[in-house]
Formats: sequence, structure tokens, C-alpha cells
Amino acid sequence: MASNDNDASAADGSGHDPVRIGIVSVSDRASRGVYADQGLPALRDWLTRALHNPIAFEPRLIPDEQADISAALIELVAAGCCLVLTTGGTGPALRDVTPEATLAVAHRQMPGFGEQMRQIGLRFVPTAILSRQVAVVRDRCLIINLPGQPKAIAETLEGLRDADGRPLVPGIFAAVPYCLDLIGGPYLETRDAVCKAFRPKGAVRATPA
Ligand SMILES: Nc1ncnc2c1ncn2[C@@H]1O[C@H](COP(=O)(O)OP(=O)(O)OP(=O)(O)O)[C@@H](O)[C@H]1O
Ligand SMILES: Nc1nc2c(c(=O)[nH]1)N[C@H]1C(S)=C(S)[C@@H](COP(=O)(O)O)O[C@H]1N2
Repeated sequence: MASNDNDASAADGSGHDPVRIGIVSVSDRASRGVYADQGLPALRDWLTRALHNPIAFEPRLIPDEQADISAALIELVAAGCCLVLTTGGTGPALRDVTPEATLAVAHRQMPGFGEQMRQIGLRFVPTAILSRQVAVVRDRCLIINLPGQPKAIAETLEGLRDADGRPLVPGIFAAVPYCLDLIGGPYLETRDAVCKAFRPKGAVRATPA
């Protein structure tokens, strides 16, 4: 049974729930300034395009250090984030520890996300099989690992469309709003042109006027 007990009206008067979202870029080189971080802008851009909800972003740029990543995730959940998206550090290299850091703070695992993310990735690159990305729930927050390639962020969230814009492989974000409903989070509303969220009929709320 979906529990939408967070029915607070939006601060912007739009009728959409305001949401706080953690965005975490995990990269040794970007955090040292060797190259400019593209992870946080890509996450911010995609979420802003995809959601009607007013978003307060909580950005973090951190090196591939397991303890630092876990600490950031714990802090973001405690700060009231309903969703945290990480990018980077999911591969098999010895410095890649984002999945371990995420599992260390998990209350529950959500294996379906990892399964689907690798299926999507394989439509773009054969090396998607190397990504160990996971998704977990901590308290009322969903935490999802995305790969580090900046282009992989939209690919994974949005999926793949044919030349006419019809979905070929559903992106994982389609399942995120209903997941948040079920764990007591805010009601996310997506822009269908970017990502059509799926909810069972009984869980769909009337559109704000
Ligand atoms: N935050 C980022 N900003 C820009 N490009 C990135 C970022 N993170 C990763 N990339 C690019 O994607 C590639 C694969 O990402 P991965 O997370 O495996 O990084 P990496 O090779 O471990 O290096 P680093 O942790 O120093 O970014 C990188 O080699 C880099 O070209
Ligand atoms: N959609 C998508 N998934 C992808 C990729 C990509 O380009 N697009 N790159 C893959 C590669 S090359 C690797 S090594 C793994 C792990 O990447 P990470 O260490 O940057 O997280 O993600 C994979 N998943």
C-alpha cells in the first residue's frame, strides 16, 4: 500500500511537493581539480528537466574513498533527502568503491535497479557489464549508483528510444516515483517527454490545477 503521508503543498505554490535531492560525484581526479567535474552538472540538468517538483539540490564532490562516500550518504539522508544519486566509482578498478560504500549504509537493497541499469548500459557499451552499481533504501531515502561517464547518467535514468522517440528500453527513473511513494517520500511528478513515471492506477494523484 502506497503511503503518501508527506502531502505538504509546494513551497512554490505549484501544488507539487518540494523535494531535497542529494547528488554525489565520486571521482579522484575531478575532486583534485585534474579535470572539471561533469557529474554534478549532468545530474542537476537531468533532474531539473525530468521533474515538475521544486528541487533543493545537495551536491557533494568527493574522492573514491569508501569512508568519505558512506559519510556523505548518511549525512544527506539525515538532511532530509528523499533521493540520492551518485555517479562514478562503480567499476572493477581497485579504487572503485561506491557500491561497497552504498551497501554499508543500506537498510534494504533494491536489486532490480542494478539489474535494469546494466541491461540499459549494455545497449550502449559492452563494458556496461563491468559496472557493479547498486540501489538501496536508507530510512525514507532511495540511493542509486550511476556510472561515472557523464553521458551514462541520462542514458541510465532515461533509457533508450527509437528514431521516433518511442521507448526501446525503459530507464530506471520511471520506477523511482512509485518507490518513493512506498517508502513514505514526497510525490514526484515527471515530465513525460523526458521520463514517463509508472504508478499503478490507485497510486496516481490528481494533477495540481
Ligand atoms: N566527475 C567526472 N567528471 C568528468 N568526467 C568524469 C567524471 N567521472 C568520470 N569521468 C570520466 O568517465 C571515466 C570513467 O569514470 P570512472 O568513475 O571509472 O573514473 P576513474 O577512471 O576511476 O577516474 P576518476 O575517479 O579519477 O574520475 C573517467 O575516466 C573520466 O573520463
Ligand atoms: N549507460 C552506460 N553505462 C555504462 C557505461 C556507459 O558509457 N554508459 N560505461 C561502462 C563502463 S566503461 C564501466 S567501466 C562501468 C563502471 O564505470 P564507473 O567506474 O565510471 O562507475 O560502467 C559502465 N556502464
